[in-house]
Amino acid sequence: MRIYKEFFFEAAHFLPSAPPGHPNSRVHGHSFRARITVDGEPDEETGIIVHFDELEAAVADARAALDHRMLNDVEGLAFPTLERIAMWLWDRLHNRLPGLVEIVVARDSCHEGCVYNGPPMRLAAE
Ligand SMILES: Nc1nc2c(c(=O)[nH]1)N=C([C@H](O)[C@H](O)COP(=O)(O)OP(=O)(O)OP(=O)(O)O)CN2
Ligand SMILES: [Zn+2]
Repeated sequence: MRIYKEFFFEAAHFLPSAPPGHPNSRVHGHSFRARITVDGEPDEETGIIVHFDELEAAVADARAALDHRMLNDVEGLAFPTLERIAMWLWDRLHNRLPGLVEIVVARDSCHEGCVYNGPPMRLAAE
């Protein structure tokens, strides 16, 4: 069973990989939506997988680090694509949220987003 929490943030960025003169190379802003999904079984007594207060606290720190920021200036986000933002959120949240299975980062106004299920599993060294 899975539960999720969504949060929203507004931020500016540019894409350093865009060719000079391309609109993506200039500073511009987006409204972003992020969804954090945790997998688990509800506790026998409480009926809860993870209390939403715990999810709320975990995402509040991440949101504060992104909201109304220049994303290129955030440590680890020099190339602030949806893909990199999803990976950044994973790095920040996975130790704090056991059972984290999916992070979605979307720009709904553009009908586009990224779904990230964490880094590929590493095979044990033989
Ligand atoms: N695979 C990816 N491709 C692109 C990304 C990305 O994160 N991953 N990002 C961009 C730029 O951020 C670009 O600004 C997005 O542009 P676009 O889809 O054209 O949307 P608008 O800037 O027009 O958005 P509005 O908020 O509706 O003005 C490009 N490619
Ligand atoms: Zn953009």
